[in-house]
Amino acid sequence: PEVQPEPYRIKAIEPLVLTTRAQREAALREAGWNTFLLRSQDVYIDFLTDSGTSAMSSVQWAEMMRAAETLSYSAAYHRFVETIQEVYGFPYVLPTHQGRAAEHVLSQVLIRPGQYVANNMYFTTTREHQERAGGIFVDVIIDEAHDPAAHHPFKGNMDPEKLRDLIRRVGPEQVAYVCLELNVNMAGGQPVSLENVRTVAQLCREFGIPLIFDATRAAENAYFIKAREPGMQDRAIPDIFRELMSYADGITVSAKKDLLVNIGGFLAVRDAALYRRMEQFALRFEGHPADGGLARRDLVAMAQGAREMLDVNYLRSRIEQVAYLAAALRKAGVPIVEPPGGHAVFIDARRFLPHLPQDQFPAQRLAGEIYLAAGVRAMERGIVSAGRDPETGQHKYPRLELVRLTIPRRVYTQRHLDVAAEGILDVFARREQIGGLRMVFEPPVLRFFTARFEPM
Ligand SMILES: Cc1ncc(COP(=O)(O)O)c(/C=N/[C@@H](Cc2ccccc2)C(=O)O)c1O
Repeated sequence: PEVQPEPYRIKAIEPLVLTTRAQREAALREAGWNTFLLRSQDVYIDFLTDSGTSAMSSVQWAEMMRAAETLSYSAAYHRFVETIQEVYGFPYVLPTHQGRAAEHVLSQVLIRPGQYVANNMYFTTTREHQERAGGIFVDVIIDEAHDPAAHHPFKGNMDPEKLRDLIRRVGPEQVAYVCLELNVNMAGGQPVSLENVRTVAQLCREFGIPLIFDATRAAENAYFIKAREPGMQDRAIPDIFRELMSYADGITVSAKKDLLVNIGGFLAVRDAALYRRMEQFALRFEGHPADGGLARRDLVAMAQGAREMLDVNYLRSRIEQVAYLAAALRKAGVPIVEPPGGHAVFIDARRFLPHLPQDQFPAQRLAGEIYLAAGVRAMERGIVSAGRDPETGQHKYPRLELVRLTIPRRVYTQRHLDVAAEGILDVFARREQIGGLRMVFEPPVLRFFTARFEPM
């Protein structure tokens, strides 16, 4: 059969508010042309983020109702830890309230000021915590990752030569750890191959450098390994996933993505002494080691989510939905990052609006225009998100000037995607008439969250 069967049906719905273009123009002006500042009820289809926006299953909701909110080492805690131990294969597990909390704990415990951290591209909060701990961020991703049109099946891969050069240049003891993100968000949700993970792990072992994964979207990465990597087609997802995890000394996870929950995160490591240091630090900042600042119901929702996230029929449905939207845009000639990622379609705003210089914020403007056209909220992932260079005070000019259409898990149907595609094609038809933006308010840190703009 041509049509892929959906592996679930709808049990509860949330009514959506339909707005007029005039209402959206007023709302966007009030939000200073920043989609992060829109009021949620003025948004028809929310593609801002896949973080914490998934639909939970009837089983997750049922488990949440049954969780007893007892303190300290509750049944929920043991259920969570045992499930993560089994699914991910790490002995020591520390819950945190979300991903950046895990990054805060790990960076503070593993980095000595002045040490280097090698990454495959950057993620805003991950880099922020590495630098706050005195670490020096280095990008060792393959060159193709910075080229939106390059058709590489594993654009998230690290370049072993770049990594080896860094280790030789600064010395192994000056590299705090290697941080490998799976399904690299800022590159377009691009996977890392198992072969590349093995190579990087071998390099780290050779020099005695810890290998840490940002495993926030590792389940979706496992699907791409099965679908794209030679020799993997007949392996079960949980089997690929366990092998993938076996190469890391530790992982940080934002559970708000793969694990299909609205809040939550965790750290998992193999070394008892490292766990103890993280636990002692977390006690002061993130809550008791038995809950990480979460309620017990959140722990059981994560445990159940960890079971559901590796179902191949769910993963196929989720990732094919992203590919469906990408195909609709590609067919009309809209420039997007290729190949499509696991959690989002990324529009190349630089090629969409080639007449705008990057410091007139093309991706920020395009995200606003998409909202005006169809009530669809997207996220700017370009010069505004990149921020300013602390030394020169000038904008950082990233090669990728993208608008991210981030698809929540198990929430939208094909009709929602068709409405979004239609709105984007409408903007595409008028692209020559679209001008730039001027930033009229700029906060000092992570400016993309609260900056305000006006049309030029
Ligand atoms: C690969 C990766 N690693 C860690 C985290 C942090 O996890 P958490 O602290 O949010 O739980 C995230 C969060 N990504 C979200 C939310 C977001 C956060 C900051 C700026 C923009 C968007 C997004 O991409 O939408 C991530 O993608």
